[in-house]
Amino acid sequence: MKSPNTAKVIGIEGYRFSEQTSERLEIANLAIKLQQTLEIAPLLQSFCAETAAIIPCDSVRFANKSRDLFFQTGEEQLHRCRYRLALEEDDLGEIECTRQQPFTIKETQAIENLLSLLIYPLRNALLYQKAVAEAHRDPLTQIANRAAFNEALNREICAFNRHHTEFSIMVIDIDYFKQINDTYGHLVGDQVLKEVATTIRNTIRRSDEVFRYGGEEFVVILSNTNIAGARFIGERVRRELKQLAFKNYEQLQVTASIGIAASNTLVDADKTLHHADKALYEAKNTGRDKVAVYA
Ligand SMILES: Nc1nc2c(ncn2[C@@H]2O[C@H](COP(=O)(O)OP(=O)(O)OP(=O)(O)O)[C@@H](O)[C@H]2O)c(=O)[nH]1
Repeated sequence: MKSPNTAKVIGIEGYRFSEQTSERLEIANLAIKLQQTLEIAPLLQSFCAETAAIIPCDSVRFANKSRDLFFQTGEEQLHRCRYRLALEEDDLGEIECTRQQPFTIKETQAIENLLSLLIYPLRNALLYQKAVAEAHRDPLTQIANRAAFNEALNREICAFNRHHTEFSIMVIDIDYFKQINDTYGHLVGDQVLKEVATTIRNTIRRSDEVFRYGGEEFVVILSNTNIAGARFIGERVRRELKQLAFKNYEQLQVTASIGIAASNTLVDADKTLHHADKALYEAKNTGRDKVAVYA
């Protein structure tokens, strides 16, 4: 097994390593804590809190802009020391400690010792986070997939059961999609799916998420939305999809049928998806290019 010192030398730019540290015990504890999680938030929380406890700091901040990660403990002050963390080609982010008094060389060396403990656990956590995100994303449309939907729906049902937070579900199914594939080919079919996903995402609220549920079927969970609000949004989605135009395929027109249901205090919230599906069948069976509401 590699000693942590190897990681220090590879991992930190502009880094000068000192074998001397007066906080060996805290450092050993921190090393153990950092090995215990693959979740980014608890990992960085432990690191920021322990660093501030070992080396008197007013704030410790971590940022990784490309991954949209940001953590901070305490309030920023004038004097700061900042490190960019990198492992081989991988940019892991930046750590900055601040306080009212300047840092001594001994203290910056101690911070560097702590950072060397963070490098590998942080890289592992970032890899894990990427793998989890990919497992929840549809590779074609880049929107969330069915696994992500199941988790989001469970969260919504729990919130409804606990606090009666109303929600609606909208199931959107492209009409005659098989014909689109047969007439224009699968690559154009794939392009249609991507455009439909983007259009739905751009039409709903930013706080609502669209999922690719299956082949040409999409689902949206509308939090805090009653049936009237959901119908309004459903109509808007239907109209926007109908207006989609495809370069080089002027004849290609896309329409979708939409089924909507709202959670109901008198009925098990688990049934909301099933009800939206029933409404979708009604929209399909009564002409398509329609919004139908489960009543
Ligand atoms: N291009 C492409 N086609 C897909 C994908 N996933 C599913 N499909 C196709 O989607 C089509 C769905 O066809 P059907 O279930 O018959 O539905 P439909 O033709 O849309 O008819 P209605 O829903 O009744 O209006 C099938 O031909 C599938 O092969 C995909 O990722 N890309």
